[in-house]
Amino acid sequence: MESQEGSSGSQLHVVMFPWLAFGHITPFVQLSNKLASHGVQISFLSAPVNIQRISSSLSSSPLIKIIPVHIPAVDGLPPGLGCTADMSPALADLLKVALDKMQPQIESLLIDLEPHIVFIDFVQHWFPSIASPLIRYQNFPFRSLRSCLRSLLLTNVSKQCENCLTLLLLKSCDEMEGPYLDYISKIYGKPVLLTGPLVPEPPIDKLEEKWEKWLQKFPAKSVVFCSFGSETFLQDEQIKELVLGLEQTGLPFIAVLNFVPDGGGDSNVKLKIAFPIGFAERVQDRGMVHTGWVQQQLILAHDSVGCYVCHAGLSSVIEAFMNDCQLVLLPQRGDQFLNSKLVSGDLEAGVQVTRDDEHGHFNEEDLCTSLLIMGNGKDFLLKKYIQDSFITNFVAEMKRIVN
Ligand SMILES: C[C@@H]1O[C@H](OP(=O)(O)OP(=O)(O)OC[C@H]2O[C@@H](n3ccc(=O)[nH]c3=O)[C@H](O)[C@@H]2O)[C@H](O)[C@H](O)[C@H]1O
Repeated sequence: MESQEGSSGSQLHVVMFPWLAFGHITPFVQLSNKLASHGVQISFLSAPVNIQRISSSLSSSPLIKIIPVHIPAVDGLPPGLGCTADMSPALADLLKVALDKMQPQIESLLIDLEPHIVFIDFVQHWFPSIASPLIRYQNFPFRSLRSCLRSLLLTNVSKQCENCLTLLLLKSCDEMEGPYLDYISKIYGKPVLLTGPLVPEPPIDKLEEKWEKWLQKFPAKSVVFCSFGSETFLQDEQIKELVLGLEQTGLPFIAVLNFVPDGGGDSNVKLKIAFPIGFAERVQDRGMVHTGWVQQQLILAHDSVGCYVCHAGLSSVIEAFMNDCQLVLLPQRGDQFLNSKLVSGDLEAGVQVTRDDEHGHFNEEDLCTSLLIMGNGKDFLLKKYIQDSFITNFVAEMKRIVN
């Protein structure tokens, strides 16, 4: 019998070109892994500074190649940077300017690579004009449905981009949000292709000893993990309410709290300033507070972790589903509000923290109450054969388009 790899996509060559932020890079990596396992050749473009982290999560398939791209000089953008995680929002805007200056470089790469399809992101509004003479199927902005809706409503950049696109590619499936997908296809007037929710493979690295040792002190499913993704930062007031809410539950917890990267100030000092008086001492036996990057998937996969308080970034939500963690959602911006509504409403798979209607504030009681409620209803999406069928259908659809 012919293998699935051999039969579904051996002739396709796809270029991945995500925006230089890990919230964007990660789903492109997950899609690359799944497509390569279905026989699709992948060329993955990113800045040199991101290559190490990208290669640690890309599968070792010979079909996947990472191609470093040079970040052109822009006044005010320090050389060597190439990821929003290291920058303030103002610098991230300059990185978008640098990306615009990459057009000649990308054009010559496309001439060399000769891909069938290029997946771009919301920032490369110039891409269709350079790509159209070179490849037949220019681009699909690979985004979640909610990001698409947001950009449709709020950004002109995506509007410029959207007019030149062949199709839209969404990290979603009919089972999650069929009626909304029909709606978006109608309002854009474009066909929509679906990847499914891209449930990632379990990571191959091991959890750092510091976390393992701490987590193993607690019973199964008792620890609350709390983090806000790669680029969402709480205000000091919100941090106060959050940690007081965590304290009030009496449960053990890990809270990962970061601050807007602005090149100044020590994050640990900022944390101390944000904490309520006496908090650190009161929770020292059952609370861990961390600032910086953590091995999120491995923490969520730990037996002791049972609940995840997060910003409703879609990858984080899927990772919570994978690890059978209860979800408490505290969206902060953009698509996170829509993700949160979908998960807590339509899917009934989590609880959104109640907030006041006028300003969107939450308080410690709101958080504590949400933590004590349970959610359910996501198992369907995690089944392996369902996952495979999403990608098989998607590859077949791409082949139909390019042939
Ligand atoms: C498109 C953009 O994605 C953003 O996503 P963000 O990166 O914050 O969150 P996730 O999608 O959960 O992705 C975050 C990813 O980073 C991983 N991670 C994060 C922090 C850490 O310390 N360690 C980790 O391993 C995590 O495991 C997940 O895979 C926002 O929603 C934004 O609104 C949206 O427009």
